[in-house]
Order: sequence, then structure tokens, then C-alpha cells
Amino acid sequence: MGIFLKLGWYFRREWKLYLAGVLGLVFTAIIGIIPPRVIGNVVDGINQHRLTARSLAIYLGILVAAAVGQYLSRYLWRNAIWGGAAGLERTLRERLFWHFMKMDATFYQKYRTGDLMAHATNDLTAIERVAGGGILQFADSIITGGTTLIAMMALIDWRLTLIAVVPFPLLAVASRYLGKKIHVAFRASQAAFSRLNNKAQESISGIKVIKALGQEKADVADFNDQIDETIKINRRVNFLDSLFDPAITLIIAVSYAATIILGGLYVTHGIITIGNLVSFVTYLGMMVWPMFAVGMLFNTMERGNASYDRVMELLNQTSAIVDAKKGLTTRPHGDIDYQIKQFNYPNDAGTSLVDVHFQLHAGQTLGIVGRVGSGKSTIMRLLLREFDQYQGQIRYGGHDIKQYALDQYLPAIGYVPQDSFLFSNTIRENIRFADPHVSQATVEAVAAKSDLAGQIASMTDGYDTQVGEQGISLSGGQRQRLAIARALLIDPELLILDDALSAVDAETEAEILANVKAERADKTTIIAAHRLSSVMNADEIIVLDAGRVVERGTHADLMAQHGWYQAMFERQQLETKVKGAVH
Ligand SMILES: Nc1ncnc2c1ncn2[C@@H]1O[C@H](COP(=O)(O)OP(=O)(O)OP(=O)(O)O)[C@@H](O)[C@H]1O
Repeated sequence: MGIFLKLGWYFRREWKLYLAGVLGLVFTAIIGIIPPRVIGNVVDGINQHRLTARSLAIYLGILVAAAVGQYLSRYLWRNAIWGGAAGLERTLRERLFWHFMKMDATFYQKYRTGDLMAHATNDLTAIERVAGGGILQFADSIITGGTTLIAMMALIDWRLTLIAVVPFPLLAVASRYLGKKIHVAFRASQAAFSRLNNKAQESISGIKVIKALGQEKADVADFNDQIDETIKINRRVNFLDSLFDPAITLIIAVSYAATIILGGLYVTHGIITIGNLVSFVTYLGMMVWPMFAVGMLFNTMERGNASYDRVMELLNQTSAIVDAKKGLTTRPHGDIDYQIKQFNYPNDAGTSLVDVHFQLHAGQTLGIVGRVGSGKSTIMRLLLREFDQYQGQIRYGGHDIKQYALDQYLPAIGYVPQDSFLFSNTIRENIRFADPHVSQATVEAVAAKSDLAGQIASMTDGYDTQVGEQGISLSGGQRQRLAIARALLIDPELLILDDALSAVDAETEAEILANVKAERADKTTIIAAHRLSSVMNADEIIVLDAGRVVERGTHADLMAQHGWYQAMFERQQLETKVKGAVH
């Protein structure tokens, strides 16, 4: 019953719909009493030789009217109850999807994609069933079952009815006992489905790596193990499910036996007529469905309850990134003042950034270089408000970045990581993702700036070329340039290129960076790169090591310091010369 209480907010909101549904069920049940009674009367009429053509016609008329009445009332409850269930599904899907949109990076580190997909599909379906089938089973078992029982008592014989229903409480005992077990088993089954989903999602996404490393067999074996585990858990659910139906059949059989023995005695002693007994047996037959409904109801409720708990667990996760109430609605512009004393990733004891300070005036370019894992991307991730729990402050345009409303702050930043996500759509739609209404001319202009226009022109479908899932049909360099074009389209106040040109050659990179600089005279740019020539024209370059700034200055300053930067720069120059000589 708990799940009905948990979904109370929805039933209260849609009370009109559910009232219409319950009324429809009540009418259906009441009208359902008529045909067995009429049939009993006809049997008695035949038995007692008093059935006339006129009375038969009247009985037939009543049966037809009852059928039409049931048609209409069934239409009413079906529309109302299934409509209500669809509404709940929509509401929960929307809530969950919005929740996914609002969650921070930590959430996505904790939950895997396949798991989230399982919540958004199987679990929501199980909850929707409560608001549809569950309500139907609940109302039907009470209304149809109750009305039929009353009819049996009032119209036929209350003693016979009592004897017939003696075995019924056994059903409640069985439901209670099995219900709890089903709850636990179903939760385990949904969790197993999540794991299987994760496995499938990861294997399909990583298919290139699996093939390249010849791991197909191992991966299939791993997948098969997961399937076996899921089947084993589902078998338990099915086993518990299958205990319900035979229990109901057994209870009904005992009722029939008692009815026939006692009813037969009553007829022979003239307490009830044979027509009454026919009506009674028909009514008892009408109790079969409500009895199954009770069985199914426990099942639906326990499944819905387990799924509701799983979905709520997700919805109760809060994002550590709090969107400032009445946050600044101005677009950030001006100087960036980055003062981080210390930052470590959640659930990670190691310190990722220590004493990272820099100031950047509007229109300036900052270069960030350093070894792999030295903290370059982490600096950007704090600027992008992926993580807020650091010691220190980041100010943009004179305000703490946490004071801005997120929907004002983030659109002012064009962030291009090394591996940008592309949508499985055309090149044009990917470029104008942030503003689907911009003209073709604007799309072409940003494609030209990111040195992509020529290559798009040589494609058969030009800007209509489908990039495939995650841009699979494009080269790494094309994907990176497309991502830069997409960022340039919004003319961001701050452009962040996080190793975003690693897959293009040095010459093309220089050309794109020159375009960016010419275009963005009063706008700020941060470039993180491994190729030092990418940042040599920056106004300031910081060199990171293990999350600390170990060298800083302009290219000339850093060359004069004879540190890591100078050594690395000379090594890279030498490598370029050797490569040039080989070619
Ligand atoms: N989500 C995370 N949770 C925990 N630790 C993380 C997380 N992301 C990065 N780190 C750690 O923080 C450190 C800095 O990572 P970061 O990605 O900023 O380095 P980077 O300099 O950009 O590296 P690269 O040059 O390879 O891109 C690394 O030690 C990394 O393992």
C-alpha cells in the first residue's frame, strides 16, 4: 500500500481523472450484477414453465442495455485511468531529465550511463504501472469484488456466500508473505538490469578499442556472465510471481466445491431455486478476476515501490553546484581574477591544485602548460563551475563567479576540450547547436575561422553531411575544428581551448589561433596545450607541476628562466625540425 501513499501527490493533483475512473469502475461493477440475475430468472422461468415470449424479450432488452452501459462505463474508466498513468510517466520523465541536466560532475562520476538509462526506462515503467494497472487492480478488486459479494448475499443467500468466501483470507496471507519477498527480489532484478545496461552501453561505445585490442571474446564472455547473473535473479522474481496464480486457482476451486455441496443441499431442500444457484455460480465466476487482481496488485505495488525508491534515490541527490538565488543576470565581462589556494576532487584525498593565482584582463590570452596530469584541465573545470568546493575565489568582471546565475554565466564561455561531444546530426546543426536559428552565412564564417570550410566544401553533402554518432565519420582534427567553430559561433567572452588543437598540424593550429586572435580583440582566451608553440604568443604563460605553478611569464621570460619550459620548447623545436627533414 506504501506506493499509493508515496504517489499520493500525483493522485491528489489528478483527482478528477481518478474520480472519473473509479466512478466508471463502480458503474461497470453495478451493471455487471444484472446479467447473472437475468440469466437466473430465465432459468427459473424455463424450469417453472412460465417464460413467455414477452418476458424473454424484456430480459433480452435488459441484457442489451446492460452491455451498452458496460461499454460506456468501461470506456470512461479506461480513458481516465490509463490517461492518468501516462500523465504520471510524463511528469516523472520530465523531472528525472531535468534532474540529470542540473546535476554536477560528481553525480556523473558516481552513476554510470547505463544505470541512469535503466532508471529512466524500466523503473519509470514499473511506477507508471502502479498509476494504471495498479489503480485498476486496487479499485477493481474492491469495487467489482465487493459489489459481486453484496449481490451474492442480498440477491441469493448470505449463508451460502459466507461459506463460499471462507477460503478468501488465505489470499491475503499469501500476498503478504510473497509481497515482501517480491519487493526484495525485484529491487535486485532492477539493479542487475542496470549493470547489464552499463555493460552493453560501455561495450558498444568502446567497440573500437575492444576490437583493436582483440578483446571481443573476452568481452562477450563478460557480457554472458552478466546475462547469466541477471537471468538468475529474474528467475527468482518469476518463481515468486508464479506462486501467486496457482494459490488463487486453489482458493477458487475450494470455493466452488463448497458452493456446489451447500448450494445443492439448499436447492434440494427448496431454500433457493435452481435459477438462484446458476446466478450464484456465475457470480462466483465473476469473483475470479478480482481475486487475480488482488494477486497482481501486490505484485504491481511491490515492483512499483522498489522502482520508486530507486528513482527517488537519484532525485534526492543534490548537486554541489548551487545556482545563486537571484543571481547576477548580467553577462560576465572584464577581468578574470583566479585565486585558488587549494582544490581536491571530491572523494579524492590527493590535492589537485595548490596556490594557483593569475589575473587576466579582457582581451588577453593565458597559456597553461605542464606535464600530463599536472592540473591544466582542472583549472578550467573550476572556471566552468563543474566543481565549487575549493578554497579561494574566482572573480570575473568584479564578481565572484558563484554570484552569477548559471544560465547567464555559462553561455558566456566557449569551452572546447580535447575530445568534444558531437551530436549525431549534420555538420551545420552541430556548428549552430547553441543557436539553431543563425544563418548559413554565419555558420560558414565560423567554419572558415576554424579552417574547416575548405574540407566541408569538398564533402559530397557539404554542411548537410551527417557526422554519425559522436562524430564518428569525421577525423580527429575535423572533430576538433568543428568543436571550435561551434564555440566561436556564440562569440564567447571567454574562449577556453583545452588541448583543443592537439589533432591538427602545427601550421593549421597557428592559422586558427591567428584567426581567433584577430577576431577576438577585446575578448579573453585561455589555451592549455602540450605543444608549446600554441601558447608562445600568449600574454602570460603558466607552467604547472603537480597542481602548482612552477614557472610563469611571457615566452621570452620563460626562455630566459632556463627551466622546464625552455627545455621542453627546445626539444619540441628539434623534433619538428627532425620530422621536417624526414619528410
Ligand atoms: N574527476 C576526477 N576525480 C579525481 N581526480 C581527478 C579527476 N579529474 C582529474 N583528476 C586528477 O587531477 C589531476 C589533474 O588532472 P587534469 O585533468 O587537470 O590534468 P591535465 O594537466 O589537464 O592533464 P592532461 O595534460 O593529461 O590533460 C590528475 O592527477 C588527475 O588524475
